[in-house]
Amino acid sequence: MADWRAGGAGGPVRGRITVPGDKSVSHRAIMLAALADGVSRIEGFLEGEDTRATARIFGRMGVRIEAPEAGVRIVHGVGIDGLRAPDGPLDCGNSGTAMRLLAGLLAAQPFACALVGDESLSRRPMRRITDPLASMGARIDTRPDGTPPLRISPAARLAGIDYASPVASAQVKSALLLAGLYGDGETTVREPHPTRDYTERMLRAFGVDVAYAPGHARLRGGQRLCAGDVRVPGDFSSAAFAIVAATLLPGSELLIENVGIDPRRIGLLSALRLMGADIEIVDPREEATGAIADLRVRHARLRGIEVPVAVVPDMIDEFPVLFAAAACAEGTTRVRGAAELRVKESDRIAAMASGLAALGIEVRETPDGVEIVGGRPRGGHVRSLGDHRIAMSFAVLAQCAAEDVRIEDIDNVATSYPGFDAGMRGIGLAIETVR
Ligand SMILES: O=C(O)C1=C[C@@H](OP(=O)(O)O)[C@@H](O)[C@H](O)C1
Ligand SMILES: C=C(OP(=O)(O)O)C(=O)O
Repeated sequence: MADWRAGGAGGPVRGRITVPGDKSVSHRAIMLAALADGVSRIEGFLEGEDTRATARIFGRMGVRIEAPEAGVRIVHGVGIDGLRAPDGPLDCGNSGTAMRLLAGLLAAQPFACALVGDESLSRRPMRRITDPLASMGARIDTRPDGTPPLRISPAARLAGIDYASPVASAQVKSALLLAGLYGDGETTVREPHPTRDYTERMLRAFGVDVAYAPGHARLRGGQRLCAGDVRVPGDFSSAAFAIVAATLLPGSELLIENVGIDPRRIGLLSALRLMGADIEIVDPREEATGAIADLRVRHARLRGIEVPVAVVPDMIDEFPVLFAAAACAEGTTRVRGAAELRVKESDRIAAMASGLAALGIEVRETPDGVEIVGGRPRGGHVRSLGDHRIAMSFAVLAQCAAEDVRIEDIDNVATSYPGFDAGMRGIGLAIETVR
């Protein structure tokens, strides 16, 4: 298990950087290409542990996937009914997206299988998908408290569903739409707040007729997918760390190239701008998976804000790094309506609050959020709890600390951002691996 020693007094951040491919799009690209008729080429694929786990799982179900070079996958689709029974449990590693989307897809197959995950994933709630899937006719067992492993038995036939989800979750919506592809009649998902619509958009790109509008998606079962090529944009959630680093460190000016700027992903930009950040969207352009752009970020002094509750789902993975920004802002930042953070790879409210407190930042946890009084972090020792986004957020915050910060257990950074430390060193941050 490796740690990082990071900061203090890193930066300024200067130059240009590209970030790895989008994790959400990479998972979906493998899944849809595997089910399609024909051969698909994926470019910009995220070479992270999470998305490689998804590719491995389809390999075990008879899908041939070639990797001619890093970031490229050639997927030989087997057609909607072409998956074969795997010879043992399918390991989703650390990935909630893999497990939840696959549960929908595999509930409709004529074979039994099991989905397992690592310690963190084995604590995450699955009833949000198993309950609605059960009302479509799926047969999925969890542990008594609704956590993995998921044991899936073949169902006679799935029925379409009209489901109003109580949680704003793209994973729930996507699991139901993938099951709905195999269902009788129509499947409709309604959300309390619109979430990322990559599944809808990519299904359409693979030839499926899907009707969708923010907060609402509908498709008819029995459609086939036809192969297509996917260009995966840079992951905004990975760009978020460089955005906050360049904002916090005096003298910084950074260009982050080819980042996906889907409106349902970039809530962090609105929050940081309210705090006084200087972030420019340069040369926005349309791709099949959505808009991409370059982002120019210059140093700015931040002030604390009340994060608007409406923006919470649009920045759900960016709260750890927003908390890092808030810790260096002038005044108090308040977050509420973000209880979902407690059921991610770690309890991200508790993980950040305890690390911030260890660095001398005044912080108060609430059930669904946090209050952070900005200041100057001191050096010290923090725990990532094996959560990639917690580790990377403290690596950024450490650059502003008076002395070094040791960040424990950084191995899981490779799930979403392989090469993070080298990339960040390249633009001026001080991070080294220690064992
Ligand atoms: O659909 C997706 O690709 C994701 C949806 C979000 O999860 P929820 O659907 O649980 O909000 C997000 O946190 C996760 O990193 C990726
Ligand atoms: C929550 C995350 O991913 P997942 O749900 O796929 O584990 C994340 O990457 O921050």
